[in-house]
Amino acid sequence: MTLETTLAAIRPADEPAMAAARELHGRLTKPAGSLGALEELSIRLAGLAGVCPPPLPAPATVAVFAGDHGVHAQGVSPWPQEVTAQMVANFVAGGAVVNAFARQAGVDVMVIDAGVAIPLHGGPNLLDANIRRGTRDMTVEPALTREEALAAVELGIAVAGQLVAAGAKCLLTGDMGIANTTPAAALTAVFTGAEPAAVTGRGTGIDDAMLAHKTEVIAAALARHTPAAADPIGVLAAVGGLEHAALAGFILGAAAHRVPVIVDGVIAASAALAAAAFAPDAVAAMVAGHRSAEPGATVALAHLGLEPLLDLGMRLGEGSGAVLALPIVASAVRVLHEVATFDSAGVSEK
Ligand SMILES: O=C(O)c1ccc[n+]([C@@H]2O[C@H](COP(=O)([O-])O)[C@@H](O)[C@H]2O)c1
Ligand SMILES: Cc1cc2nc[nH]c2cc1C
Repeated sequence: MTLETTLAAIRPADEPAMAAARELHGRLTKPAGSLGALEELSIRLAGLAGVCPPPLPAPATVAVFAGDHGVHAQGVSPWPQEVTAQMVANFVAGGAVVNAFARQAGVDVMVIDAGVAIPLHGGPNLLDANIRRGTRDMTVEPALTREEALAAVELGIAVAGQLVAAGAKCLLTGDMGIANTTPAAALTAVFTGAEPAAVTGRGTGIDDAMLAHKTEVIAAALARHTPAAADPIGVLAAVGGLEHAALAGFILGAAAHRVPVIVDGVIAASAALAAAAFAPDAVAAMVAGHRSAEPGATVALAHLGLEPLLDLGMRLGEGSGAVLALPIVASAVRVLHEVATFDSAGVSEK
């Protein structure tokens, strides 16, 4: 599917299915509202699927999109750029945190080279879809051409489509890219209107001086390009990253197929803002897995109107927080499938 056909396929949540889920919740053997946020989540997922109860979110795949960043040259990350490629090899070998969490949760891991600077060795779960060996330095020129940004968005759409065609009932976002919290902050500033200082964080761990410098780098890039939120391809091209653009497409693809997509941390949240800028109704497919410690994540989720399921102080990326949230999503849906009603179980009502 192209971006255009994907956007045309995205529809609002189905109100009758949501009403049916709300009504069913009122008849299940529990005090009304006692499952808190899980009730609203299950109602939203019924609206997405257009049926009550909605499908259980299994099988599920976390797609880890990897890319490198020209802005790394500005000294915005304490880590060398080659760690991106090295961690991709670690994902493929099954040795990263996301792999351990995925085995625990029964989630498949797929790794996509969207824009890693160093050529990678293949593996059964590695898709070589490299669009460019890292973005350009956004402080000097646009990070991507519009064509490259569109190609990355359509890569994400294709990956979502492929996974859904293979039977996935839930998609999870993952990312890997040294320096990618810098474009994430820039995207979040553009799409929410927040000041760079409000959305720039310490990423993998930087001191106060480096944080101040990183904030200035982002402000300078925004001043140079003045990207317009109404032109999401232009924004992704000016100050985005290949994994950010691909994640935006991945989220749009999930929404077009009416499959839930669990959004991981600050990189995914910035991509979710881009997806919502393309298609506001795509928010119906999004589940915020967790609240990343990175400040931009909270700003982005608030803008999207999403309440994260977990708040564990995590800031790893890789899809780790999304994978942790999957069993909660599954439990929320399972309630609508399996819990007895007051009537069927012979339990007295108040
Ligand atoms: O998911 C998050 O919220 C998150 C927060 C901070 C860092 N990360 C990960 O750390 C890397 C980017 O950090 P940095 O400091 O190099 O910009 C990248 O690989 C991300 O997956 C991820
Ligand atoms: C080691 C390491 C692992 C990561 N996973 C996601 N981002 C990362 C960044 C670093 C530096």
